[in-house]
Amino acid sequence: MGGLMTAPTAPTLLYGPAGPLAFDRPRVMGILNVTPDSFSDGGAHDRVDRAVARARQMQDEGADLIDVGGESTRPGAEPVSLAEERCRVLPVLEALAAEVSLPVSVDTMKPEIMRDAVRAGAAMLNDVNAFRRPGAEEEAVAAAREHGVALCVMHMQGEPQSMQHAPHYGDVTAEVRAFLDARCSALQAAGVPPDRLVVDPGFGFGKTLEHNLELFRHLPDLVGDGWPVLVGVSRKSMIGALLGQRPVTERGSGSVAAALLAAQQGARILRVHDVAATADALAIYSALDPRGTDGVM
Ligand SMILES: Nc1nc2ncc(COP(=O)(O)OP(=O)(O)O)nc2c(=O)[nH]1
Repeated sequence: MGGLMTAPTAPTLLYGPAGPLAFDRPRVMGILNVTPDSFSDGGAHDRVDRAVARARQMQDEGADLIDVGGESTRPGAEPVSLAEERCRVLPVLEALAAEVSLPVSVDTMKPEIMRDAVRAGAAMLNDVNAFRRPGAEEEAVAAAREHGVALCVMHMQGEPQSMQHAPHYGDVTAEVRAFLDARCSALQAAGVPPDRLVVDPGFGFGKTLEHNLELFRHLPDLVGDGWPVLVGVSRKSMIGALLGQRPVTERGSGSVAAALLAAQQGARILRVHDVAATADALAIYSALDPRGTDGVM
């Protein structure tokens, strides 16, 4: 599927406080939502002290990096103002820089927050909107070129408020791959080195259950395009649906199973709430799977 530009030949590295983190094997991204309304953990870590405690806990549980988000992007979520998101995220980033040695990713669509995040030492910018908002691409390019920040480019059809109203694709896998390839090519054409890019099919972002399942089954195709793939299915409705409409509080085991399967299919970053269980599952996989952690089906 390669676009105008080529995917990296060397593994993308994350330049964190403790040195480079290579996406050469499955890595655990611990979710740290500093929001009052995230779909599964809203309000749990919306104070700086609670957020730092959770980040420390995830570090102890085996997280390789932390993803800090100040705006819920669940289906139907209302947008958060720049001032509010800044107020939620910045103090946490500053505290994490002093208290946690893991690389920090910041989950935002706003260019102003991206700039603040880079100043606060973020190692990755994670944009569910693939840096398409006005000013976001410029911030992302500057972050990658001048500070070595990695960029996670995710596919979303529509906007969080309405993306689940009537998602429709001719061929979801082909369309998602083409979108990601086009965005990665555009970012590279703007000056982003290929080894600064990570891609994400965006499970649950403008997709029906059938679309999510189709995408998941075709992960090896996306992996084959050459960029490290981030998978975020943790506690999402697709997990609940596959478990007979299991409530969000009872989707941990199913989420770990899905993360393990994604790793087996070549995903390199697993974005999860249940860090300890996921890290354990990946450790067992790495030790026992004959294909090892390079196991791509
Ligand atoms: N790259 C990436 N970023 C993401 N950010 C948020 C969510 C939604 O999950 P969560 O953060 O747990 O919920 P909320 O958006 O309600 O805070 N999912 C992804 C994802 O799948 N991939």
